[in-house]
Amino acid sequence: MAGVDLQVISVPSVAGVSMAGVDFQLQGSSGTCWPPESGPAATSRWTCPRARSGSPVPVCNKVDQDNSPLDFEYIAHPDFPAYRVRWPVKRYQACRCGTACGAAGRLSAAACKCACVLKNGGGPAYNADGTLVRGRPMVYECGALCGCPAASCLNRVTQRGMEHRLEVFRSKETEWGVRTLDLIQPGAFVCEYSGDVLTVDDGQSTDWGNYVDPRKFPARWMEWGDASAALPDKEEGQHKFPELTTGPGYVLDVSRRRNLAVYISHSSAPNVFAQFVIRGNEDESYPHLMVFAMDTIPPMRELSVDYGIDRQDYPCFCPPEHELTDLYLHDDITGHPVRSAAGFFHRADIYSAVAESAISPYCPNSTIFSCLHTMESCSLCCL
Ligand SMILES: C[S@@+](CC[C@H](N)C(=O)[O-])C[C@H]1O[C@@H](n2cnc3c(N)ncnc32)[C@H](O)[C@@H]1O
Repeated sequence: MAGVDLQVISVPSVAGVSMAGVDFQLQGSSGTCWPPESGPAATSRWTCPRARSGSPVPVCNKVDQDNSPLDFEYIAHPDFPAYRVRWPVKRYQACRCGTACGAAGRLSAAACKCACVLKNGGGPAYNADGTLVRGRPMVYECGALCGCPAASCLNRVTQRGMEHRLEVFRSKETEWGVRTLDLIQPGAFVCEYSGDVLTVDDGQSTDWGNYVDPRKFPARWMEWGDASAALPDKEEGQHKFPELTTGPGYVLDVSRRRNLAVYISHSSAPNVFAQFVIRGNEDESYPHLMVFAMDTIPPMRELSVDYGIDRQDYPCFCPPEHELTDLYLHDDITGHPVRSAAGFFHRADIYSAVAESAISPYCPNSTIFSCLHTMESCSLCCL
């Protein structure tokens, strides 16, 4: 608990979900925990300080007295071992551009001949706005030893840190979960998994209790940005990514130090996916385990990732097929678009949709969970 600041925050009423009106009413002394108050207008939140400068991550419990996330030291980024920089071979794989490296649709990879961008194969990893163009076995960003200016390099998206405000919240179904307070666009970088790095051998198994094992995440990155089904004759569908020479050789021990990512729930129809990222000359057996959005995620929606587990592993709250159908029928009746046909709701979303039924900050004629359009773009409920 050392170093934890308690902040009692007035939570805006449901209409203020944009969070613009968050008002710090009182800051408690370090190490103190206050029980949550009931009611929508005033709720206690504990804040874990982030290791780097930046906003603290709020921890919100409106359900019970548990405050266990505060028992863990917050570590925003894993410390990979120093020997991950292999001299001299890996060093020459870093980029030697003198200028900003390319992003799709802007300064092309060919124009700057960036070694890191070229390693991605099939074009730059990111658009100029930082969106991941498509999932890959590995995304190669520029890194510390690269010659390009870090401030303007477009190939360092995850190094700029979390852009969206996320909240660890107490869920009635899965104990603790993570939800976003901001709209997250598909392909956006969300957060990094962090904990203490333990080097492991191939085949050494771990469970989810105390370890996050990067090897266990299924390759859901394949689903992101692959237009081959729609464009079977195009280059897109024929693209082959460079083979990885090695898989991840580590797990994250989260028994003592962790960050918010460990609280992301499992779903077989997730809205975020795990993507390995290497920076410059880093050792490929220690890729960063990054989380990107694979869907539009509205404010107050819970994040869910595919753990790569069987449903039998624990009582799972993913919706059975008939609930999926019911939900779509309901939305067909209201006429509001919900999500792409490929996705469906996590059951926890349904509960929080009820609990948090709020007016959408985007489409004022609708609720957050039924329409993501702006008044200008919505052709249904904002007519
Ligand atoms: C990595 S932890 C996630 C954080 C956890 N919810 C907590 O409160 O610490 C994984 C555990 O969360 C719970 N969990 C995650 N997703 C779930 C789901 N869809 N249904 C049921 N339990 C889930 C299970 O207990 C699982 O063992």
